[in-house]
Amino acid sequence: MVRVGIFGATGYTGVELIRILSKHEKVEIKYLSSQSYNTKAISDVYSSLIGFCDKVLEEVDFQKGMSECDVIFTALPSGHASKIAREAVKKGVKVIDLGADFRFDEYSVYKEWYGGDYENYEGIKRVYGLPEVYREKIKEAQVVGNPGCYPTSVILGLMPLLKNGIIEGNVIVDSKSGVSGAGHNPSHNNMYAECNENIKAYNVAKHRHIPEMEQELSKASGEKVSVVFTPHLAPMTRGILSTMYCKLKKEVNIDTVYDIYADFYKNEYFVKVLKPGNYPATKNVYGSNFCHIGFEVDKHANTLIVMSVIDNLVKGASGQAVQNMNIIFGIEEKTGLDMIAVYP
Ligand SMILES: NC(=O)C1=CN([C@@H]2O[C@H](COP(=O)(O)OP(=O)(O)OC[C@H]3O[C@@H](n4cnc5c(N)ncnc54)[C@H](OP(=O)(O)O)[C@@H]3O)[C@@H](O)[C@H]2O)C=CC1
Ligand SMILES: CC(=O)N[C@@H](CCC(=O)OP(=O)(O)O)C(=O)O
Repeated sequence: MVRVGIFGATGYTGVELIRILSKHEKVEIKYLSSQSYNTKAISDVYSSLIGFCDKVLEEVDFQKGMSECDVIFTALPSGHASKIAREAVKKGVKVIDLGADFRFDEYSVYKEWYGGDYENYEGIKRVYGLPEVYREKIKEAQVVGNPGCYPTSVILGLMPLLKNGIIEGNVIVDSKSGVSGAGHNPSHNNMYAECNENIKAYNVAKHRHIPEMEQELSKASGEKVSVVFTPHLAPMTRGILSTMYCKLKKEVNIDTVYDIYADFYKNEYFVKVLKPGNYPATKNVYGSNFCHIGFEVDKHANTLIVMSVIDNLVKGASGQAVQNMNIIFGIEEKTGLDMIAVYP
């Protein structure tokens, strides 16, 4: 059994990790941290877990977590995981960070967009945790930077096109996210009266996921890719729909596009390519680790429109983190994750 610890167990991604891991046949949950609710059982905070995980929350103690576990998930605000990763690696403990600390190739980019001091991680095997792209490297990883939720939907949506060189290097991305993307801490923007029956853009052209998308899309393309990004808060709990507008280098028909996607993802269980004419919807992936991708060719504007959906808390965070854990520990990748979406 793989012994796991979760730092930030009471956050939305933390509790989603527990939902998945408490039904995972190869895992034992050893340690759960909370700075606000410690000494309570997690199932006293989230009743959905009663009988599945009644473990008592402990105060945040990285030494204790590391000494009891083979892998720790850091489901904390960005900036915490980088402080403990070197020591974890020394102890042979794997780190899967759901925040942004390990997503960037260049520390200066992290610093510019997220702020704060940064440890030097030279010499540590640190991998961007998108299994569909980096599976082989993840097998050897000591530390995984689990991708951001919007970047997961966008990178999976665009990767086949950039690898095949059929679009130009500037893309326009319009994304909508459910409110759970903002975590469980209340804020003015996330209040019911602000979100219900409302949809609003935020952080237009300055969201922190822009450099992450550009980093990975540029590597896929071999050339600099620029992303114009407008995220929106949508009146739903979970889900991300990203719509991407891409200028075609030459005319292509929709069946060719379908063949490119179907071939690129033919061995990827968690990515489903929809047949031409079918468009993805967040409800079709709700509560699951799947990404659905659909597209349309706008001949008039020589533009390919790609639509990609994920559940932000599953493929966009905790499900993907468990997928990475399975890969690292040589466990069948679907284990604990083979869930059909909740529909309707
Ligand atoms: N929500 C989403 O859809 C996604 C989130 N992420 C990233 O995952 C991480 C967690 O996000 P999410 O679960 O939504 O966030 P939440 O705000 O819901 O939870 C954060 C958790 O961290 C704990 N915490 C907060 N500050 C500290 C601190 N200083 N020291 C120790 N513990 C602390 C909080 O609770 P307590 O007070 O009980 O300790 C809580 O358990 C973030 O980095 C986020 O950006 C990534 C992809 C998607
Ligand atoms: C709806 C909503 O607020 N979503 C969050 C996405 C959280 C996330 O994935 O951010 P990190 O890169 O810090 O992990 C946001 O836009 O900030």
